[in-house]
Amino acid sequence: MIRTAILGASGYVGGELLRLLAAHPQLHAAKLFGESKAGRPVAETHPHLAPFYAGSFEKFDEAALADVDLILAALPHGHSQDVAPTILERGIPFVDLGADFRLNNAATYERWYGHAHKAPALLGEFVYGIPELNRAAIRGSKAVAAAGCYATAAILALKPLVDSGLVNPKSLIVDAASGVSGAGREAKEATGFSTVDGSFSAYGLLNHRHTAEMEMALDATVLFTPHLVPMTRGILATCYGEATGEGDPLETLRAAYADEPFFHVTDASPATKWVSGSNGVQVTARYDNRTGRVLALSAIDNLGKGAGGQMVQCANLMLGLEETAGLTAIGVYP
Ligand SMILES: NC(=O)C1=CN([C@@H]2O[C@H](COP(=O)(O)OP(=O)(O)OC[C@H]3O[C@@H](n4cnc5c(N)ncnc54)[C@H](OP(=O)(O)O)[C@@H]3O)[C@@H](O)[C@H]2O)C=CC1
Ligand SMILES: CC(=O)N[C@@H](CCC(=O)OP(=O)(O)O)C(=O)O
Repeated sequence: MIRTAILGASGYVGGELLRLLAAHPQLHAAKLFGESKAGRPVAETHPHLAPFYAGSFEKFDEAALADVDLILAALPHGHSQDVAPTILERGIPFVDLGADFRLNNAATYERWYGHAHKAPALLGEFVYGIPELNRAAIRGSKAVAAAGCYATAAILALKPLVDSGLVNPKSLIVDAASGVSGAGREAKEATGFSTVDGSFSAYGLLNHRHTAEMEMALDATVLFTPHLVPMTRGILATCYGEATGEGDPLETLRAAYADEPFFHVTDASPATKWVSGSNGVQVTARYDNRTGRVLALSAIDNLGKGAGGQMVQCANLMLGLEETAGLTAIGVYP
């Protein structure tokens, strides 16, 4: 059993991690840290997990990491910068889902997050956590910064097309829509029922921070607009770029992802419901002769491949486990 500590276990991603670990053959959720919910029963916050977790959340304490083999962190932005130095010093394998260590330089971080990074020297220690891009590096790493949810969806739709020269990397446009669980569990006016029900809106115009991740991973210029959809889970990314090559983008995706365990390259236009509750990614692409553009779409579950599933996939690689361990559940449909 691999004793796993979860930081942010009382959040939405924390709940997804606990759900996945309850069915994982090796990873055991040994330490469940919360903040305001420390001392409260797990079942009170995650009622669906009541049969699997009898205990309560604990307040984070570095001393509690003494006998831990793996740390999964799903904390609000900024907090990982405080705990990462200790974790890295102790050499405990660490998968962080916050944005703190995703970007590879401090100036880019400051540009998109609006404040200076507190541990810039550690940025180079983290591998960007998308296994389909960085599998070998993740395998050999002790610290992984799992990618943002929108960034994961867009990068996976576009990367093979950019790499094969089918799309001009300076011309990318990404419109992606997320379910409200992407904003976390704290009740907020912007994601409350009365605000989102029956409505569809864009936000973060020209300045959403996942733009930086997309540009870093694709070595591209991206105009990204996120949208909020009145549903709980899921992200659909619709991506466009100027066509520059001769090949068929759909066949290019098929070839790139033929051996990927979580991918399905589809002729159809994918829907978020096809991957809900799973670590799956469904992608498609078209060349539009009329406009000279390539169109690519991807659907993921923001809490699955966009968060907890991706973290577990990275952890499996880091620990030399089967990459798909604990992640083979099929999504829920309809
Ligand atoms: N939701 C999603 O789909 C995705 C989220 N992410 C990122 O993952 C992280 C977690 O997201 P999510 O689970 O949605 O967020 P939630 O708001 O649902 O959960 C936040 C968690 O962090 C804990 N926390 C809050 N403040 C502190 C603090 N000061 N010190 C320690 N712990 C604290 C909370 O504890 P408590 O409740 O006990 O106070 C809770 O467990 C964020 O960085 C988010 O951006 C990334 C990809 C997708
Ligand atoms: C719907 C919604 O609000 N989504 C979040 C995505 C957050 C996320 O998952 O990414 P980070 O870890 O980079 O914060 C947002 O746009 O801020």
